[in-house]
Amino acid sequence: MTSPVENVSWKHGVVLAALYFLTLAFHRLFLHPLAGFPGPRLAAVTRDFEAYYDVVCNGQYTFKIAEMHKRYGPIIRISPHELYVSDPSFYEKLYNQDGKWDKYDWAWDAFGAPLSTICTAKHHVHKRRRAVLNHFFSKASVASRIDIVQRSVSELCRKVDEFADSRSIQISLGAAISAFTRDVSIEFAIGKRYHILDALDLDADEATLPQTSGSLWQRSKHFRWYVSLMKRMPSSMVQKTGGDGVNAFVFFLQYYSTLAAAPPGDDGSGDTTTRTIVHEILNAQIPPAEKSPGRVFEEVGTITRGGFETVANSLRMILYHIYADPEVLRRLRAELAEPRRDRSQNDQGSSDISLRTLKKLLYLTAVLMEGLRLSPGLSTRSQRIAPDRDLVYNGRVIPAGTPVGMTTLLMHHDPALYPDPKRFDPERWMDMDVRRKAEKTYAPFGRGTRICLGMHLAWAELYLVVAALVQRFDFQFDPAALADLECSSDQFIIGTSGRDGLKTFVSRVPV
Ligand code: HEM
Repeated sequence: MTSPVENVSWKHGVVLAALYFLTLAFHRLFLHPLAGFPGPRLAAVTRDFEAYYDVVCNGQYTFKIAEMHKRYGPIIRISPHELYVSDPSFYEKLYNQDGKWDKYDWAWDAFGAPLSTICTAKHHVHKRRRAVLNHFFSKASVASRIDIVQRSVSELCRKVDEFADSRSIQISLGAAISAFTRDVSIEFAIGKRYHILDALDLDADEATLPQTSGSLWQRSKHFRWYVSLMKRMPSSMVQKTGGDGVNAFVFFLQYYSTLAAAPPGDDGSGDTTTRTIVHEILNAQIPPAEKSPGRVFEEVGTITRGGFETVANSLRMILYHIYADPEVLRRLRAELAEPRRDRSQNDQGSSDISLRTLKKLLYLTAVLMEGLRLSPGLSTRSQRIAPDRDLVYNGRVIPAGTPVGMTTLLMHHDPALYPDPKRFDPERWMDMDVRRKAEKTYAPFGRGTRICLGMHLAWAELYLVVAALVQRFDFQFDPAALADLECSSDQFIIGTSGRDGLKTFVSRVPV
């Protein structure tokens, strides 16, 4: 007697699979709780729609979403389970401190660091992890450790100065900025100086901008096995394919994963004075599982990296625009000359202006804000989930548990908020009333419970680097460089062409 299984041919398999997919499609299109929301039918049926724009077209879904809104309206279904809103008036409601807000684990698990604060999806777990680090990254803590940033700014100026007044060799300022942000971020978080800037060959012919791991993230979002495969790859293989920056990164990750196993307070170096995020975690009153080597490893890796290309992209954009417009440069120099004059009249020695004073300079602040508007760190949507309550947009009920996203980059380029949005115009921020009003829809560091942990450090870097370079150097950027600095693909952070957009001859500003 033949068993029923033997009677099943491959044709039955195909029919069964087709039935399964048809039923799934029918359910998603007509019976799913999001079925009533507008959007492309294919996006409602399968995530492969997004995968096509992410993987095949290299990070184009952000721009595709912008296009879809023109056709389908302010709220759309962009995948079977996810909604997207393009109305700035909803931003405050979606990104705030009140109530529970989860992140979308589908998007964040793709980084392969589920134990890190940034990738933690659940509200209450995130709250506990974040509380351990808040003080370390507070405004007061950054102010008390500002020497870390100042030292790296001096190194940057020294490096730039090596190229000054050369008529034949250009510096790759873009690559120098990346190395600077790496040095600062790593030293601030884990107290180690790797001198990435010092080691870098900044001859413009050699240097290119370091590319991030955004394409890995795009792939692992859609192919869940991809991230595990990468994690299993021996670091020697990673190092073979990576440059100096990647090698330094792999090295310190390895170093700190060993260190994380050491007793609290012991970093193995005999140095008991340096505070690091590792100390913060190991000494915190939290369950032992929260201090595991794996968790510390993921926390160190994600936090330090959070301060790499986010700050660097914004800095490059700001510097380009300052030097592209002689009037912006003139006004900045005039404003920076005031506190310098005061310092020399008071005979306080160094002509470096303190961070506190720089923050009070209206025009400089407007320039930085405008740069952060154009290059706000992330180019992807950041979804929020209200796990325990429905949300309401324009009278439409969004069921509890639905991931809803908005993209700051797109909001910052909305012509209704910022006329002629691609134009760099610091004047937008010179009126204090306008600044206050814009706070509802201007959010380079995000908002709410997940607002950027490193924002005070980032502001300090922006103020100190721009003030130092503008006072000391003249650069001649190629106007075509702007295209290399603008977002051309969603790499989670702003994805640019990767070409070094800021190759330039340098000259010293006459004293
Ligand atoms: C111009 C520079 C920067 C920009 C524009 C920026 C932007 C952002 C944004 C928009 C978020 C929120 C993500 C979300 O909503 O899910 C974020 C989160 C975060 N950022 Fe930054 N960032 C910058 C610099 C830094 C620096 C210097 C560090 C650390 C050294 C850092 C570490 C983090 C961390 C750890 C989070 C996660 C916070 C949490 O989930 O609680 N960022 N950043």
